[in-house]
Amino acid sequence: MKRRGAGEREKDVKKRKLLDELGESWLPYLTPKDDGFHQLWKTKYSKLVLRTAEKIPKEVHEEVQEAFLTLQKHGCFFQDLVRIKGKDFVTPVSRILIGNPGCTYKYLNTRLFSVPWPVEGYEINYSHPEISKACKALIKLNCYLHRESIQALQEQNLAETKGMEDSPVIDRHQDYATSITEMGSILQDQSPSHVPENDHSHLKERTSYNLSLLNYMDPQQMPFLKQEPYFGMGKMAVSWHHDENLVEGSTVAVYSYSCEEPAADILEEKTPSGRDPAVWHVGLKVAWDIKNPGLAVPLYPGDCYFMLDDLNMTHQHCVLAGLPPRFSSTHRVAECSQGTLPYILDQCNAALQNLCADTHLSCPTLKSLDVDDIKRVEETHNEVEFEWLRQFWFQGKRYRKCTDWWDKPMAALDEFWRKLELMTSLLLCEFRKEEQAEEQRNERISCLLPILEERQELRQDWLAR
Ligand SMILES: O=C(O)CCC(=O)C(=O)O
Ligand SMILES: [Fe+2]
Repeated sequence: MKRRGAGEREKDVKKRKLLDELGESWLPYLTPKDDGFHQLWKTKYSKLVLRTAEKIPKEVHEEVQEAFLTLQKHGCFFQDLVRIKGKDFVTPVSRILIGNPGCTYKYLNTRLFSVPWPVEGYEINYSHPEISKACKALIKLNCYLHRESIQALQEQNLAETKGMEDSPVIDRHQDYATSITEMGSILQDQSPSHVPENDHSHLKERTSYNLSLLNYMDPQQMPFLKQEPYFGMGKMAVSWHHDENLVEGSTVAVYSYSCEEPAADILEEKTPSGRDPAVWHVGLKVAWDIKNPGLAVPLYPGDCYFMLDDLNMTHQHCVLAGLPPRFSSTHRVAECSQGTLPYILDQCNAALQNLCADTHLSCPTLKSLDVDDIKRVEETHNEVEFEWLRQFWFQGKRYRKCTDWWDKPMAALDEFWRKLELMTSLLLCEFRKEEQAEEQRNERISCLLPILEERQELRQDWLAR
């Protein structure tokens, strides 16, 4: 876990400056009731695409909505204790991460571990057949949104033309339950080191969602929601943010399900301007800007929206609460070069190569005391402890609600960690020996010291949490 950096302080200053410039007044924002709403959308927010519920197959709605209710019924949604600017906060929305087996997603210093959706080649035990069905519905939604995203990018000419001539036309009538086999091949090709050969694969890569973060919130149970601070848009379920840890320029696709069709705008007279507080909205603003009005787009049950291309980088978004409870499934291409189970297992295996634990010898020894080897091993030690084990156990046993999938890998990582602890103690023993040349010993110690200091600090942080 990184501590607060210069980047965050700089953001604070910018935010302060923006609020100061604003003074007592609010910035303008538009909703569909306002003249110029569509013009503003077309000019400043064109990479936000809305697919209203009636354009989406009935089958998708039925399966996905049932999946949401199942996960809710089985108590699979959890509020996260996230860390912002060195302070802990409980998120008002409850979440669950579902995605490719072994994938994790880190947001606000919290690493979530995905409940695997069914992908060919993986054996997954779900705690209940209904949960299995729900995960299947979500991977099907994922395939559907993947195809819809490609289409939306192509319609907007964001699919770049180079290399597109021979790209297959997306069949709109293809059964939405695209075989999960297709996902399997995507999964094998997840590593970001696969640099795309042409723009079609680039297009695919930026829409091949490897996970979805599902959100749930019932505003009636959450009396203390924050007010939107810049535009006066009302209560927020999720504050302004950019989605973190995504592949650059990748799309985010969201299925939104507020559980009741809102009554005709009964509050209209009371709120002649501004958004209807009974209806859920997604809010958008240009990042660090006060010239352009914000946008509040109402979301009715079953609507989907897409943040195409670099929209997530150039703009910020928030979720404005309505009255009914609401679910959403937010499909993302997580940048997980350091966030998959195979990655961390590889790191650990590589580190353990430096341990000589020959059973014939009475006690284990270290093969190399080379500074590069020391550094690699001790950094892996920190990584597995703070990015994986503590993150996992800090979240309690929530993952067992859905599946035992993480049990074995976590036990394996735990075993690795024990050996890494042994390796650190062997290293310290070596340093106590007199036989090393002074200079060499100093070099090794100064390589180890900062890593051990970081370990100590992080242990204190986690203990305090
Ligand atoms: O629920 C939504 O519509 C989006 C939620 C969101 O922005 C997020 O989870 O990052
Ligand atoms: Fe978001």
